[in-house]
Amino acid sequence: MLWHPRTDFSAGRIAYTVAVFSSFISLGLAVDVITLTRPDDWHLHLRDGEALKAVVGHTAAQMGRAIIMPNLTPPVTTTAQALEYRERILAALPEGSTFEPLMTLYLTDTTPPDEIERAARSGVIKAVKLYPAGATTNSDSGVTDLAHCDDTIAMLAKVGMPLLVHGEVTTADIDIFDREAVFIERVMKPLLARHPALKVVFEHITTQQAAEFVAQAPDNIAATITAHHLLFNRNKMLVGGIRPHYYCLPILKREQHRQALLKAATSGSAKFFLGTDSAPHAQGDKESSCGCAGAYTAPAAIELYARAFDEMGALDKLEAFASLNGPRFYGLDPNPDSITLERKSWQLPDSYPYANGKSIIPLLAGESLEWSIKA
Ligand SMILES: NC(=O)N[C@@H](CC(=O)O)C(=O)O
Ligand SMILES: [Zn+2]
Ligand SMILES: [Zn+2]
Repeated sequence: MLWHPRTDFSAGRIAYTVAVFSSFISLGLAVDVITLTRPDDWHLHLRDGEALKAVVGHTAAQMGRAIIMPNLTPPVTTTAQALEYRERILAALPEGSTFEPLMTLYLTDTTPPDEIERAARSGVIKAVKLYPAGATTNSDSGVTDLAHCDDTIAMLAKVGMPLLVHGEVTTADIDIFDREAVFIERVMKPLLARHPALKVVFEHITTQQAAEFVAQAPDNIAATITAHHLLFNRNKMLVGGIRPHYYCLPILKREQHRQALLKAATSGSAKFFLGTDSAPHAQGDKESSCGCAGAYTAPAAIELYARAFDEMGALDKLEAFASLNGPRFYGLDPNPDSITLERKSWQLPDSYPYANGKSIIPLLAGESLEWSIKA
């Protein structure tokens, strides 16, 4: 990562700099421009059809690659379906884009082991996704009991393909704020005991328990962290009115958990990497008496992560988290090019056009962000 320190700061800037870059102020330097290897998004929902066309350009404008979630209706359960979906994504990209979709399969109770071999041979399917049945958006076809999938998971371990896990239990007796922590004990630990060599990404972790579990686990266990879980606790969603655009799954947690996620993301551990979980839903489906789960963060993804790392005075850790740790876990090279971020304010639009004449509201719509991508 290249650092571009500035020395001509104003009095107001000095106060801010002291707070955020205490280690740099002794040198009289503040970081206002950073260049990093182009990032990738290791957890992304692109949907299909008109919605796909509306959203894919936002990710392609900043990310080199993305792991594409398979929770379409119906879900992407076979290699053939994933290859067709990949073609639709490539066709929806803006002219000249080199963005590369990395495909996934949706694990069901009946996914056969030979489907995993086919997926591995395809070269473009990089992972398999576990949704516990009923855990989240379009998870009705998800796994009801992992015991049904033992041979298929053994095949994943054999071919070295990661299992991506939405880590929440779904039983009605477990409180929504506890579902991730209980999942670790009831599902994750037994799964890893049965398949110790399996590569697992604990997706969109939201709790101190998950952060600590992954940090102390062997190297075949990693985690993605979203920008919104690094930036917000549950007060943002519930204090002063209910704010549906902050409702996502796993749900935002207490400040203690946000702090644990920030610590993990900026720790320098290669186990944690960027996964936005940008999950588009039309405005009316979010602003509703029964609103959908998902935050649309793709239009300002890296800018939101920069805000979070800046909050920790850890911008020097952003490149590993955003651009290096993910490819390393997946056995891929980092992207060959770079992006430059500058401390320059811009305003997110109030909305973007979505499918069927509807609109989509990005997280922090109409608000100012302090980091922008240099053209
Ligand atoms: N994160 C969400 O709140 N929603 C995702 C599903 C998911 O990742 O769990 C979606 O597809 O809308
Ligand atoms: Zn999920
Ligand atoms: Zn997701």
